[in-house]
Amino acid sequence: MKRWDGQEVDIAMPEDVQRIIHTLNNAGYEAFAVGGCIRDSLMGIVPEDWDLTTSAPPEVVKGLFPATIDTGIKHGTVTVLLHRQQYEVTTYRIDGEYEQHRKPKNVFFTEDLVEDLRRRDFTINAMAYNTTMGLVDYFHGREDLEMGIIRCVGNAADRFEEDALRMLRAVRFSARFGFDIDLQTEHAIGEKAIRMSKISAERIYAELSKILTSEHPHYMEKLVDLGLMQVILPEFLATVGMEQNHPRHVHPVDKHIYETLKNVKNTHILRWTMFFHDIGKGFTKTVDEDGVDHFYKHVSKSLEIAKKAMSRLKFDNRTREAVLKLVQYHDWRVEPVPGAVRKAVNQMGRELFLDFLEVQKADYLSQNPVFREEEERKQEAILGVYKEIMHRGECVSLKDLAVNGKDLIRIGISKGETIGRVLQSLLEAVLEDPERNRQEGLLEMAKELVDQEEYLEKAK
Ligand SMILES: Nc1ccn([C@@H]2O[C@H](COP(=O)(O)OP(=O)(O)OP(=O)(O)O)[C@@H](O)[C@H]2O)c(=O)n1
Repeated sequence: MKRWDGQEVDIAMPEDVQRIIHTLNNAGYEAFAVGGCIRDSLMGIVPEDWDLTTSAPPEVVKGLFPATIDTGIKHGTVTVLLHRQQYEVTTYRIDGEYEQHRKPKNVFFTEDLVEDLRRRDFTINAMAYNTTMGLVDYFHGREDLEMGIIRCVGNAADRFEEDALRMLRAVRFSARFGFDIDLQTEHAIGEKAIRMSKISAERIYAELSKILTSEHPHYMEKLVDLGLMQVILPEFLATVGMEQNHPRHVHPVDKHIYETLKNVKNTHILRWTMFFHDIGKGFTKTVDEDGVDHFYKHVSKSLEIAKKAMSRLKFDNRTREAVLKLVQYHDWRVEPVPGAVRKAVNQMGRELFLDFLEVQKADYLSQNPVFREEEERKQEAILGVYKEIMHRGECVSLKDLAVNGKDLIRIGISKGETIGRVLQSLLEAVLEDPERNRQEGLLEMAKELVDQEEYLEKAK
């Protein structure tokens, strides 16, 4: 007996989705909401989008709705537009042979819903629902949802052979919901991990970002355990088990990174920063004549390694620039005094300063968990100072300085390079003492600086 007879569930389908299903039913075809929207609904999460699956061929779908887009006609997908929303309607299909472990070369349409569900990646993603038939759960997805298990539909190795990205998707869903991965599925990942090398950088970056910004970002560890990290980000392996040998550092580097991921707020930039911040931390060990170990810290190569990894994974520029800056300055401890805070805001830029504080806190707390209250008080104090600086509109960048390049040219400083240097010195003086941010005084100071430079130049 098919499991889908009469499984009653409480799924709140939007009216437009019901309307699409009714329209297809009235034309004599089956139609269901399917995949992620059903999984999310059963977990009590409001789905971001609703996908539909139908026995109607794509041309019929196009003929039944006034506004459609040919999203992937070859694969049977038509997007239906209703009330400014888009709904992907895909004809029941069986996937043909796969190309490069990611896309079926061709697909065959079928009239059997179960065949369509069979081609999907995980049991929790292979459920369909409509109000007349109830839940169609041929592969026991609901049980797996209840038990918290990511399990492939059918033979896991075949599913990963079809689309290798599914191995990262397994970790992504596990990180999103805090689920375990079924043993056979894990085993198949171990076997097929090398296939990830065929997957495009963009797809890998998107999945990794989803893992990092999930509820369980430290599940990145599973990528190491399953042999996926070795293929997609081998640089990270150097951190695994790397002892920090300092009383303040309570974890090896990889564990420290996972801790900081848990400690930091959930944004794309912050999570990537923590992932990279110590990726190049290394230590050399020497043993003295008494047999005592000594550890010397290397100059950290995190920045260099992060740069390379990001260009390989094709990070967008905005994320790349922000993350690199935060990685570069993550060890800089700022004191809650105005001069220090103004300097830090200047260095990080207004847009990154709050992120910079978050990074500092997460990093420090992972190394010194017992000082939580003290650190939180310190961060509060820095934030207080920062707010006052902003409230008073004090100068924190060249843009806010009471003089600019043109003013310096007017008083006879003409060399571009000198102008840049003088402006920077004036800014440093103003960051120390905002009272000095007045045009007259700064121009005086500029003249003095140039005179001094010329004097030193002559004396050479
Ligand atoms: N490599 C993939 C990608 C998708 N699917 C199937 O297509 C559905 C829709 O895929 P997608 O929109 O990528 O994911 P969702 O499951 O909807 O999850 P989310 O939108 O949260 O990423 C999935 O549920 C799954 O049934 C699959 O079998 N194999």
